[in-house]
Amino acid sequence: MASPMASQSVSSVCNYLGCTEPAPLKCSRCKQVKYCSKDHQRRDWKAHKARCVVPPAPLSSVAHSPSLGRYLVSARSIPQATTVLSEPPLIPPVLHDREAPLRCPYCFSASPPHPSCLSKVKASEELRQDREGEARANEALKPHRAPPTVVLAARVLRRVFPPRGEGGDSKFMSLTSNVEVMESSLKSKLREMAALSIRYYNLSRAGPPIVEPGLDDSLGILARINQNAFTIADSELQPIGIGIYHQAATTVNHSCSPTMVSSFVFRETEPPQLQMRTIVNVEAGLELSNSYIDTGRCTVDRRAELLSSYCFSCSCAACKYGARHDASASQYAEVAAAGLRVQQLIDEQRFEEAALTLKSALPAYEKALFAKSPNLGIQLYKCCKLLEYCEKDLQLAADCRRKAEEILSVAFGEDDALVKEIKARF
Ligand SMILES: C[S@@+](CC[C@H](N)C(=O)[O-])C[C@H]1O[C@@H](n2cnc3c(N)ncnc32)[C@H](O)[C@@H]1O
Repeated sequence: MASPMASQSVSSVCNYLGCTEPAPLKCSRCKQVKYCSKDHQRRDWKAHKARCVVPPAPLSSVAHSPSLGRYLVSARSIPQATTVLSEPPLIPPVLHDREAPLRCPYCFSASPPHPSCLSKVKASEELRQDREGEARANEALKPHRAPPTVVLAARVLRRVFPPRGEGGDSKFMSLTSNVEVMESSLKSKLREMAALSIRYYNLSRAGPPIVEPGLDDSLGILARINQNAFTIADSELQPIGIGIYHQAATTVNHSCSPTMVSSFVFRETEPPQLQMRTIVNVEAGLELSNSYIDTGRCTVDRRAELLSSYCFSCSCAACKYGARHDASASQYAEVAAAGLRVQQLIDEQRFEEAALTLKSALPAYEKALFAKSPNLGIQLYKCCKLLEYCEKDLQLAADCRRKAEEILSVAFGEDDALVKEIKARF
């Protein structure tokens, strides 16, 4: 018997034609329709089976341990190059000052504010208030400029004060802060920024605050930003802003040998979206992690940075067992120095020297960075472009292009603009 009900949404009444009885039974396959009795379920099957689709099992779930807090695990085996997480920012992210005039402050794309973005900002009362208030505060602070972290903290303060209980603000407050175990030098640096955030917040308000935030409130926010904010980078990994992404911040732990990498998706009229993709095949039950820091350094240096900047002692497998695979300190220093030198040579338009410098640093990059590191992909592509431009070593240029495509299509996905550019270069 045909059921005319087109809707597959879970309704609380029986799905069988004409029946309005309460429905305690659910279709065990699609879990989308309900029935009052086995009899009505049987009678409806002929109509329902065409639309009965088993929903895909979730890729991941959140687990908890006393030492790590919340962490993300794969709910089934996940192949390499799968997007596990994709989310918009919790609070409008902030552009770094030096890039601000070149980028749209709403969607972050590399062009002036788009009329379509501005109309979207106007349509959102909260964002309009952010923008107007920040223009007032920036004017009052001239010739100084507040750092992006302070601007972001003030955006959080505007949403958290006065405390409103459940809502976007309590989501922010559910982020970990590590303030109790913070080193005193980091704490005093954050305390200074917390004081500046309150000043910026007060300058950016139209009227006096209903509840004045205290220094400890502001410090709690700065500590959460320090612990959880993502540096938003463009597809060439140049930092362009700072943002809070709630799901990633509350579930994805650090590993020095990560199973995922993060990147940002820029679309006009939308703030930058964070995506995390697997860079290896991940078996069911294994942790899904990403790296909070540059992984190229030796174990001792990475652990020291995680402790001083993020206030935790890293318990990842690479720290426990991987020290013998470390790049030497001199290899890492070579990579760091080569990166700066190549950029300087490019800025001076000395492309041939830049090509040779990068070419000779490639083995050190390959040793210091993990196999699917986006940074490695970017350096390989840069080397390809420089060699082709100088018409030198074209076989090596082709190899670099191929390797860059392999790495970046896993890390960023086939839809990424840079990946498309690399493919088109073939
Ligand atoms: C961005 S949060 C990640 C989610 C966090 N586990 C939670 O429950 O909210 C970062 C915090 O998680 C913990 N954490 C992350 N990675 C870790 C690791 N490799 N070893 C030890 N603790 C880690 C630290 O407490 C760190 O401050």
